[in-house]
Amino acid sequence: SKLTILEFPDARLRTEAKPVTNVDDEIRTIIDDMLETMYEAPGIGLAATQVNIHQQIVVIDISEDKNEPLVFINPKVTVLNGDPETMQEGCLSVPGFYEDVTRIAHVKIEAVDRQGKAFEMEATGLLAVCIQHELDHLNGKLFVDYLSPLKRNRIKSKLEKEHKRQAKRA
Ligand SMILES: O=C(O)C[C@@H](Cc1ccccc1)C(=O)SCC(=O)c1ccccc1
Ligand SMILES: [Zn+2]
Repeated sequence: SKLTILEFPDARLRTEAKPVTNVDDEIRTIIDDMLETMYEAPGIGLAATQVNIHQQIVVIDISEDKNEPLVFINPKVTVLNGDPETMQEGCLSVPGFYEDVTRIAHVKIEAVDRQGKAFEMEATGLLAVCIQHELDHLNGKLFVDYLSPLKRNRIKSKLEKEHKRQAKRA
């Protein structure tokens, strides 16, 4: 089922996610719900933190046809090549705002898959950027944290106003 995505500046987005201890059917249901929510948004990634589930689970699909889902449980990233890469990022928890963020260009990710099997992969380009963006979510960090306080506060005020408007109409 479709899950509700928390929006900045909701304090619950700042929660540190805990490792998954047992990859069971409950975790696989969460993964399926996260994928459904991500495709519907639409987005190319989603971290469990964003749907108020504070476990280390990330889903990503950067494919054109939306048919290549990647699942990372208890992910760890290591730097393969420290070259910085700047890319315009968006965030389903900061709807309507797109800003340049600089991240590491080439990373290795070690994780557990939906069957509970450990695996690792290398990533560059959009996948590397998305993985770092999602892992930030698991650590309670948002891409707006990389912006100037002025820009971050402008985004915060605009979203708070929007949330108040929506609360009134509800
Ligand atoms: O908030 C999230 O984690 C999802 C976010 C992932 C992301 C996008 C771009 C750079 C880094 C991380 C999004 O998917 S925002 C929406 C978006 O970028 C997009 C939506 C539809 C098609 C393609 C991109
Ligand atoms: Zn995001």
